[in-house]
Amino acid sequence: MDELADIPPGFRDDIESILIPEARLQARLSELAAEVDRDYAGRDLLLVGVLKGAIFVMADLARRLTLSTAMDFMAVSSYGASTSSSGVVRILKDLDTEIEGRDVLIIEDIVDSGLTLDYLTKNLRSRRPASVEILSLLTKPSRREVDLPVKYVGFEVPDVFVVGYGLDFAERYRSLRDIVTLRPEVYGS
Ligand SMILES: O=P(O)(O)OC[C@H]1O[C@H](OP(=O)(O)OP(=O)(O)O)[C@H](O)[C@@H]1O
Ligand SMILES: Nc1nc2[nH]cnc2c(=O)[nH]1
Repeated sequence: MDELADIPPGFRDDIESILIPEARLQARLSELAAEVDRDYAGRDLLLVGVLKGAIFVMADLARRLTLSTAMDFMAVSSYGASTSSSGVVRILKDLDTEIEGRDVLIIEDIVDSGLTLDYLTKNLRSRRPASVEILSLLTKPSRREVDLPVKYVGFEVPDVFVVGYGLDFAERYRSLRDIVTLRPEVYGS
């Protein structure tokens, strides 16, 4: 059977292989939602999605929770290409809500070097929340540059560039339902 048969035709020629199919992603999100439900029972939980990659994780996870949660979003950006070494992050969109005394769960698509989330957790902790934890669909442990505790992890992935389910290459491929790798030609030029 053609592994890529279910990939939308407009994308198929660019895809090398499916690393994590939709069914596995969704099954894992159900497990994570059950854990979050259990851990935060009786508490005032604010989900903070990190734009743009986290949009689908946020949407699918939040709708599986049985807890009543609040949702907010942040957008962050690097200062140019130096970010992966400097860890300097710029806030493009801040929270709309105060978080003092509240339980905050940051929702991410991927933790790579860890520098973005290291900055973000420190920034949010300075606002005196009751707690700040991280849920990330993917993590690349081999790429980590800082020690960053990620409380909830969907999948550990090897050091390959992946797209789909929110993850992009040049703002494309976010809408794919699976996590996939791209053919080398796509990166060319
Ligand atoms: O662990 P790090 O090395 O800091 O990398 C992880 C960050 O990189 C990605 O965001 P990106 O800057 O690609 O923005 P996007 O979510 O808008 O695609 C991802 O969503 C994380 O926020
Ligand atoms: N799209 C995408 N963004 C990333 N940011 C860090 N690692 C990755 C990756 O594998 N894919």
